[in-house]
Amino acid sequence: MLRKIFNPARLSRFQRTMVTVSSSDALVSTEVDDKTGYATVTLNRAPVNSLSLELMTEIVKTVDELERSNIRGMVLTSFSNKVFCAGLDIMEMVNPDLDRLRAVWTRLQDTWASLYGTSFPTVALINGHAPAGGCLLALCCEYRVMCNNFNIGLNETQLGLAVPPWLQGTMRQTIGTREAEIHCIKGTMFNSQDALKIGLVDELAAENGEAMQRALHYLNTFKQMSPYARSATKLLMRNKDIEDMKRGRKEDVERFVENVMNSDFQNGLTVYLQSLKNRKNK
Ligand SMILES: CCCCCCCC/C=C\CC(=O)SCCNC(=O)CCNC(=O)[C@H](O)C(C)(C)COP(=O)(O)OP(=O)(O)OC[C@H]1O[C@@H](n2cnc3c(N)ncnc32)[C@H](O)[C@@H]1OP(=O)(O)O
Repeated sequence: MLRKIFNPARLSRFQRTMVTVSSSDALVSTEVDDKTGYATVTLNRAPVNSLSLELMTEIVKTVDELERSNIRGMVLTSFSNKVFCAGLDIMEMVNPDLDRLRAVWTRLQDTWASLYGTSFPTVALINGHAPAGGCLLALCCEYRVMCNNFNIGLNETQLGLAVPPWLQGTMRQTIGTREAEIHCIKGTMFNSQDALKIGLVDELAAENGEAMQRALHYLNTFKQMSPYARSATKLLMRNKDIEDMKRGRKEDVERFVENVMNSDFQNGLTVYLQSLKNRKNK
């Protein structure tokens, strides 16, 4: 069963009503170009777009709204030209309240599912570093354009976290089974060139403007295509992964909670946070 089906009949209404959502202090801002029907969704949580419960809630809400407004494509990017997204907010994992920790992981699952399962085409414009959950956001998109001189990868194991099965699956789908196994286990971070070589990103760009042109070029490739056939094919390919995640989500949450509450992990996290600060002070 398809979860969502593109409804071409709703397009004419959409073409007349254009949205620029969100205020200047919003965690996520969205602009829709009324000529193309493409939305640019910008993550806006200074300093590094780390994924707090609130930011993830906003991402899910934004994607749901865009799904209802029938846009023709989306570019996901960052307000900062240095960090696309620094992954899960580490502070959410330091001596956490258990109910909030469960909510955080559940919302990360929702973020993955809603971005991965959009009916419209999606491009990640990776204009900065994208470790862990940052890489996850990029992997959910159909196409990835990355600016030069940044790093991307699933470095969770380096932090003492296990990579959940649904995220492993997205990595496998992108770079192949063998490479995904090696690099999820090692927690490899790739520079932009190596990310291109291994297929973790699709194109490189010298700077933001060029990256946006490349992102729009990808979206334009669908201009003449039946939106129904496009989205139906995408969702037929992706829905099973989403349903599998949803079936196992409770166990996944508990595995995460157990992982985070482990005293070795908590001690490691303190050291890691200190190392981030020391690096900054050098
Ligand atoms: C079944 C079990 C499941 C287990 C989990 C599975 C995992 C799946 C998904 C997600 C997990 C995660 O995402 S864990 C988070 C991983 N993220 C990182 O390791 C990134 C750490 N950050 C960096 O490497 C760098 O900050 C950067 C390269 C992203 C940017 O470097 P830059 O030099 O520009 O900035 P600073 O390092 O000075 O950082 C500024 C400021 O932000 C704080 N910071 C950075 N990252 C985070 C973060 N992820 N969460 C919270 N805060 C973060 C950093 O400490 C600085 O703070 P101060 O200014 O106060 O010092």
